[in-house]
Amino acid sequence: MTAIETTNLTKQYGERTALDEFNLEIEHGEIFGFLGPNGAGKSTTIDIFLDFIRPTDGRAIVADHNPQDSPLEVRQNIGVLPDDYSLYDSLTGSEHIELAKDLNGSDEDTNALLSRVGLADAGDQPTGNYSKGMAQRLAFGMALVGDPDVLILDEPSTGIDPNGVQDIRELIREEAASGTTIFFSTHILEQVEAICDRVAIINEGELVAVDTISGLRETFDTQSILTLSVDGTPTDLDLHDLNGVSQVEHSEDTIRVYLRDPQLKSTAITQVEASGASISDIEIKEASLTELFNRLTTGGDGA
Ligand SMILES: Nc1ncnc2c1ncn2[C@@H]1O[C@H](COP(=O)(O)OP(=O)(O)OP(=O)(O)O)[C@@H](O)[C@H]1O
Repeated sequence: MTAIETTNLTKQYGERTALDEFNLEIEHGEIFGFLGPNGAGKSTTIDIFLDFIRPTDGRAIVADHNPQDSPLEVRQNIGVLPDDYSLYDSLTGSEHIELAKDLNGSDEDTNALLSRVGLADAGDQPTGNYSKGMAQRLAFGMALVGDPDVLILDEPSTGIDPNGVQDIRELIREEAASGTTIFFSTHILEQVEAICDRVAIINEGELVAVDTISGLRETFDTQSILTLSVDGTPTDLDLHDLNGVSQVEHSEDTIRVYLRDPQLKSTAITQVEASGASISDIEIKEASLTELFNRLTTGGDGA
């Protein structure tokens, strides 16, 4: 049984398609990165999981329930750390946990929960005195109330310093080690790179890649990017014809070729020269995961 599953999940806002027949399967205990630029459809997906909005078509199953049919069952089995969480400055950390317990109907030990997020000594302090990192750990602790099967983290490290980011990563690892499924939504590649078992890359409501980080690297990091400075781009040049060229970008004085087969560099250069262009400079770079992400999420092949 999967922890989260979407089948042809689609959401239209009028003419705009926020999610387009989106299919995803996330196993129990996975730390799953949900990565996409602004406007990709991440919040729309999470809002459907929480039954804040309803899909136009398709369905989602979260913690064994369809949020549309059984929103309460879903809520009881998931924890959410929203990107826009807010705390009451005058209430203490313990009081926040108590509040979350009341809402959840849980009778867990408040101090144990505070310890779990590294706030054992700060439970009596009003959260107005908390640092941003402490506030986020408390919000994480509130999401853990009820011992959820699935934890949804929406942009969990935005605005906190590197130590705070490290703390959150450790908390995520600990929770996943205890069997909780983590759904980690972000637009920052480095965050998922450091921690996620698998990653889905979403762009304009469509899934563009799902793989492990090492799988993505294997597929894409072997690519080379050949950048040629030229005195003008020949109109009859079509490097796409070369088997092993994944993408070509032209500007007035530059040709950039993405090569799945690094051996093709000299063939590509020869073809450019044969088309009559004069090459004044050659730059060769190996593609990084960041470039892959940028390429997958900026659309088109640029040619
Ligand atoms: N209530 C709405 N009405 C109309 N369009 C909407 C609405 N909510 C979202 N959209 C559109 O749906 C698309 C997906 O938006 P969504 O908020 O899900 O993206 P996101 O990946 O969460 O972006 P961000 O990282 O900026 O939060 C965007 O084009 C957005 O403009």
